[in-house]
Amino acid sequence: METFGGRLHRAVTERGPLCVGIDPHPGLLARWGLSDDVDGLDRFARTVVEALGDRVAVVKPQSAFFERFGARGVAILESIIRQLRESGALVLLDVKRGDIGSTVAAYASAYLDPAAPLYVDAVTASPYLGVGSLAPMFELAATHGGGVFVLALTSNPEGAQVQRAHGADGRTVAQTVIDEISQLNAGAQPLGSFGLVVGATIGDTGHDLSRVNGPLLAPGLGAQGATAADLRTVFGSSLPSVLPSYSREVLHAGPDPAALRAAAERVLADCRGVLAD
Ligand SMILES: O=c1ccn([C@@H]2O[C@H](COP(=O)(O)O)[C@@H](O)[C@H]2O)c(=O)[nH]1
Repeated sequence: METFGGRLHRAVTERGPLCVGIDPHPGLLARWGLSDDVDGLDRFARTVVEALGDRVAVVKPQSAFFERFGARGVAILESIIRQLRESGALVLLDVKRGDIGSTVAAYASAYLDPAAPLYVDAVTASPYLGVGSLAPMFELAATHGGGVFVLALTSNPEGAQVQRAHGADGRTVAQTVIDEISQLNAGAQPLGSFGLVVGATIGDTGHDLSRVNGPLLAPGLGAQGATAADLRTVFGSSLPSVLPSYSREVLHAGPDPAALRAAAERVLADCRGVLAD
């Protein structure tokens, strides 16, 4: 069985280092001339999948925008996840789950068990209850070739208060998360399956990412103000592991599929220019 790290490495080699988010904000639905209801949601999500599913390495549906519509929204999420996987994109579901270990085990079965209706290639997870509490997700991911991206240094300004606080050993909370994920990925080839979320907006924080040996998802590009050039400052020598992530910057170009593809190609070219340095 190929690991998630291996599959991601291959997808990025074939399609380029880019993750595009599906975030059907009410404002975007209106901008696309769609109604703010399940029909609008369905049309929006399917347009993105049809435009980008066969060319972008990773697609990241933001679960919140589907959950907003209850069971019918989640049914659409389930359906587009299947469609995306059939079109060859890796699906990273942005759900930021975290809880005590016994509940995390249920989240793991919900997303990382191939028999689950919402089965995806990888999920985002919150380490706020301790990185160790996420162990059931790491274990199920490892069993089935899945991945987990753990929040480390998020793109929002409020994150710093918690993530950059210092623990008794002098390390920041974020560095503790980084170090624990690095251990999980030790020795993995060509890339570990356990990633971190590190915002492109955060500047040079002095955190050491050099031993992560796993993917570094970088949201915050475009709509939140970061540019591809900022990746250099944030990631330094870890640039080769960065997976840049854009949602609104690309989605604003819709609903014309050709315009969505052109926007994705433009941001990919911007990022390639930096990541190839
Ligand atoms: O630190 C984080 C973690 C996750 N996100 C999510 O990424 C997208 C960003 O959307 P944009 O439109 O590109 O700003 C969104 O789903 C967030 O929930 C993040 O922004 N920062």
